Amino acid sequence: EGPIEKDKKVEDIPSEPYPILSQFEWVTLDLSDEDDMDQLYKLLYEHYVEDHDSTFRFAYSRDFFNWALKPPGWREDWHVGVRVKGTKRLVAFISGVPATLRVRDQEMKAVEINFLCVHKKLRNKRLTPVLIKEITRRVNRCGIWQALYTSGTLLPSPVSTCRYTHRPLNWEKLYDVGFSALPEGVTKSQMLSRYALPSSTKTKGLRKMEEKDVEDVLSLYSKFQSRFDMSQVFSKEELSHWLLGDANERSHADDKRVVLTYVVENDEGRITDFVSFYVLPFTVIDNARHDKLGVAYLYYYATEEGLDGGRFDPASVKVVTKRLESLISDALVLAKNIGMDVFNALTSQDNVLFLDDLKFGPGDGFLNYYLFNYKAYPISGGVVNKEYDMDKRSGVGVVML
Ligand SMILES: Cc1c(C(=O)c2nccn2C)oc2cccc(OCCCNCc3cccnc3)c12
Repeated sequence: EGPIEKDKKVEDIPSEPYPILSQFEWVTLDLSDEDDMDQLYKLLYEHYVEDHDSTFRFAYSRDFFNWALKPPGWREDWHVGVRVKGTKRLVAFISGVPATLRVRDQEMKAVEINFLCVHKKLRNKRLTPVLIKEITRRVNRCGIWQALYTSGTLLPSPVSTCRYTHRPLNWEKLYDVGFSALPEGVTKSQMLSRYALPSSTKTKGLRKMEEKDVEDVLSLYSKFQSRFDMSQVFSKEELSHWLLGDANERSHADDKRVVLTYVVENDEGRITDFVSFYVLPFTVIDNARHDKLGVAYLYYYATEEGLDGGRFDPASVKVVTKRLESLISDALVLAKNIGMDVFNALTSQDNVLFLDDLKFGPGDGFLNYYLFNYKAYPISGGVVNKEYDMDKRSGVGVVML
């Protein structure tokens, strides 16, 4: 395992932008500029990833972009746009944010690549390889040689593949928009009662995470994540950004936030667990009754149960499963209470321990993880044919937005 191209030097990397078709020009977006943010928002709102039968399209908000694209150490020149020379219209985008990755026992400075988008009318102009070459050049110029990215489509050699799973919160609406179906011989009221949830959480000591919890949560996160083959290493500042959001985000009411994190504080005032989820709605395309779908995505979580001196103790799988079921079940309640219609999770992390019991159903999508310029043996994505069992847990700890 290790870098494929070794010993590349910054001085060998061209200082000039990668050549691009003459009608286009490179543009570095300044997301603190309202017009640039509007152009990015509109491009992705109309042209970003849809599901295979074009029923839904991601509806990233400006707040989401500020959170996802401006973590500690972010660089403006990694917010790469392509615009038409004449009209100055933004027609393509790709982004990178800094991340420290651990792949098995190797830690590396890397970037996470996301939000690759090309205008629908320019899909056959081979712009994607050019976007990838240009962001690679800009990242290499900073002395960074590895990258992590995901894709719903299959490209050469994923390091891991996880499956989409969904837990209905508002089954009726999912049925109305055609996402959920009514199984043969089952009534709507039976489906509603199957997915009914309590109106309040049940885990003792559960409360919102605050800045003062960052050190305890980071310590718990790091111990919990050490069991995975691929994990993101966080500084205190990075953990605070990803779990509490940026300053602007913290001033928002719960139903206006992009990320929510809760901790469990025990009787001695210690943090023994935490759970987080991020909010990313879908535009419902061409539906008479609904134009938005509220979607929460399971993000990072950890429990100290089963952490025998920081290492995972396999004999404790039952108590860990019970603990996680209680924690994630509360996340479902919290997501429903801020208006989410469905709670999404992958088969990554230790999710397969609780997906079935919490009534997550397998989706028809898969998320492939790719490492750029790093050869790694395959990592389990937790995708199993039969019911989930312990030794089929995934080795993927990192969650990509
Ligand atoms: C996307 C997504 C969906 C849906 O498409 C969906 N849910 C309800 C209705 N729909 C159509 O379901 C998931 C379950 C787990 C993780 C997921 O995504 C994980 C993060 C995805 N990152 C962005 C991305 C999107 C598409 C392809 N690659 C990356 C998803």
